Amino acid sequence: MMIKEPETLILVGFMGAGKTTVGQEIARQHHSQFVDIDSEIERIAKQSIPELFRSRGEAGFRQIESEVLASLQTFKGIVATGGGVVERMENLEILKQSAATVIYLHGNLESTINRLLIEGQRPLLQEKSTADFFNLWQLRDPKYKMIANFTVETVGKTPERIAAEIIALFSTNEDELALLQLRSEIDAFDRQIFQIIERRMQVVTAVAHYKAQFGMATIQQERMRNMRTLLKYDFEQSEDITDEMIDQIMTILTSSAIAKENKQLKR
Ligand SMILES: Nc1ncnc2c1ncn2[C@@H]1O[C@H](COP(=O)(O)OP(=O)(O)OP(=O)(O)O)[C@@H](O)[C@H]1O
Ligand SMILES: O=C(O)C1=C[C@@H](O)[C@@H](O)[C@H](O)C1
Ligand SMILES: [Mg+2]
Repeated sequence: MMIKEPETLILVGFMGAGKTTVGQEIARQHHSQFVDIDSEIERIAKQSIPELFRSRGEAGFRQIESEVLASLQTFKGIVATGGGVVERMENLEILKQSAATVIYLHGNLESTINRLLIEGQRPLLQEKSTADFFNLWQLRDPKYKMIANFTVETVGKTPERIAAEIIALFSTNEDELALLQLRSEIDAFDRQIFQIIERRMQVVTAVAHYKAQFGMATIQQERMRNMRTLLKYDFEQSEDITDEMIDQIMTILTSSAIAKENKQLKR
């Protein structure tokens, strides 16, 4: 059975997740109407969001945000919410009960913050530290999940591709959809694994500098053997992480690290 194409899609997610950009792109590709709650607020208040936060405070902003959300209950098309739409209980109620399909644009904190720093338009970004942001992310993530009908992974994808994936959701067989969701989770893990490997290689570079400075050997066989033994011990009870898997992955990681260290030491 096909999933019935919804008349209204509401995009939710953290600030900078791409709700406005992707929403406009879905509307363009699908020839639908588009409304951005933040832009509506600015139009009604006749002030930019940073000005509104300064003149009426966050509470004043949230009041208008709730009024705009409530006024959109009969709107048909694509709605981009603001990242803080989940801050008020009454908004959560509206979104949970809405006949519209709610889509959570999920990303990662690092790339999101980088984007917002380039833009510099979010008042909350100016007053919060990275640690505050992380806490806000942790608090909001379960709320987005609670109200969303679908979660779409955005990391490493262009807005055009995310929009196309969302449109494709509704021409997909319902059975296939569960599979699509699971695959998108696997893709997100793969991206995270490679981001961590990249960070590992950055540490390798620092180690190579150190070894060069103190004239130490690149290959330290014993250290590498010990690490494999420790990992096998950690995952002794795991059915999935076998000794063979640990050996294969560690061989790739250590050989790439040795190649990088040797290259640097030759310079
Ligand atoms: N998938 C993406 N890849 C690269 N850049 C993106 C992507 N999505 C959005 N951006 C860029 O990130 C910035 C923030 O995007 P956007 O304004 O759409 O976020 P938002 O979710 O609407 O945020 P807010 O909740 O603050 O309104 C913009 O400069 C946009 O061009
Ligand atoms: O995440 C938030 O609380 C906000 C996100 C933006 O969309 C704006 O609505 C405003 O900057 C607040
Ligand atoms: Mg926006």
